[in-house]
Amino acid sequence: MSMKIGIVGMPSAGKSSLFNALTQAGAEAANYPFTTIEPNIAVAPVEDDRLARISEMLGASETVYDHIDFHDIAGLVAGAHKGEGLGNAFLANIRETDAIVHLVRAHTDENIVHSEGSVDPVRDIETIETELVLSDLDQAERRKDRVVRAARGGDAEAKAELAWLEELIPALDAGRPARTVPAPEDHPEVVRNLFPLTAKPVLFVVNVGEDELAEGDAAIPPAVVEHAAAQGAKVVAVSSRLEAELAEMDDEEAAAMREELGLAESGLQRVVRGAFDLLDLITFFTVGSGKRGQSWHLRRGLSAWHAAGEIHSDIQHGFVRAEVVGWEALLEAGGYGQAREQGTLRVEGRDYVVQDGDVITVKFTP
Ligand SMILES: Nc1ncnc2c1ncn2[C@@H]1O[C@H](COP(=O)(O)OP(=O)(O)OP(=O)(O)O)[C@@H](O)[C@H]1O
Ligand SMILES: [Mg+2]
Repeated sequence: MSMKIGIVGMPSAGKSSLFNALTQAGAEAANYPFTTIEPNIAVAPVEDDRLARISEMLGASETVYDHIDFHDIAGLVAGAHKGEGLGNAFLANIRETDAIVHLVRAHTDENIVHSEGSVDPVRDIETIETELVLSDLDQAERRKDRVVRAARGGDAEAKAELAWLEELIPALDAGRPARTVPAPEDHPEVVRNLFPLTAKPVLFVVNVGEDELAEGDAAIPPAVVEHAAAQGAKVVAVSSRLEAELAEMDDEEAAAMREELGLAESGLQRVVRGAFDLLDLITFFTVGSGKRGQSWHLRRGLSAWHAAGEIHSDIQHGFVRAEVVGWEALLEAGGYGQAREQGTLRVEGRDYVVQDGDVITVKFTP
């Protein structure tokens, strides 16, 4: 299952600039195994230093990172949920994403006109949050109209969904996000009929001026930090414009530019990493000498058998056993053979619960 993230924000917040940088990062990642890319979906690699190191050590033929699909939508204005500025159609595009990146402008470049006439990040965040809540309310009311009949007919699932909607609608109406209303215990799957936007985890990305970036987290306005903290959400600072510019440069040029600005790491990767962390997934690796080194994600708590299914359905069907070693132990041992001798490489069955950083070789019968 691919990971999907929707980018939301006010008009001209810097969404498309960030999106273009993400697209470029995906296009540049060597031998990307994904060919069909829609214009509003950026396939961005989740770079992983652990994989880079074991790939190099084993002499892998190439390194292919796991990826996240970022969905760009046009800016939302107040009234978007009612279709203002085509808002509802835009929001429909991200209903089925797993999480949201909420991009907010903090830079004060006077050449960029703000639709509200001034730069006020928390006001903007609240405008977008209101639109998301109202869009969910609109969808929940429509859904309720459809479920009512089935519930009257006695359908148990419809009844559970209706009860949930009857709790959800007043909460949304009061401005509370859907995540504050738990899914029905007996039928948690009914939430998927609605895909509430305000039930998704959020990463706030603050678009700051290039000269503020070197300050790191201090570049983030305290009011935004407070707003995010109240929801248990994280915040990262980037300059969308700078990321878009860096993405156009070759690696050396980009590194020189970053150094000049006093930036240790790629802002783009901080966004990608922050988005990945929202999903509460673990990463495992497959790699061999002369073969492709690759990173994969898996829901926490799932087994080696599930991991095999991520790699290929044939490998899952023919699953015999998994040979597993932690990435660090493999690196220290210097190879699979040595890891086996040292006992850090274990043979596990299909029910083994995969751990973050596991390097897995699935043995299967074709
Ligand atoms: N950190 C920044 N500092 C200065 N200018 C920026 C910054 N980030 C983006 N911009 C500029 O702001 C303008 C709008 O950016 P962009 O098109 O990415 O916004 P958007 O959110 O996609 O807008 P829309 O909602 O219209 O799609 C562009 O000219 C871009 O170069
Ligand atoms: Mg745009």
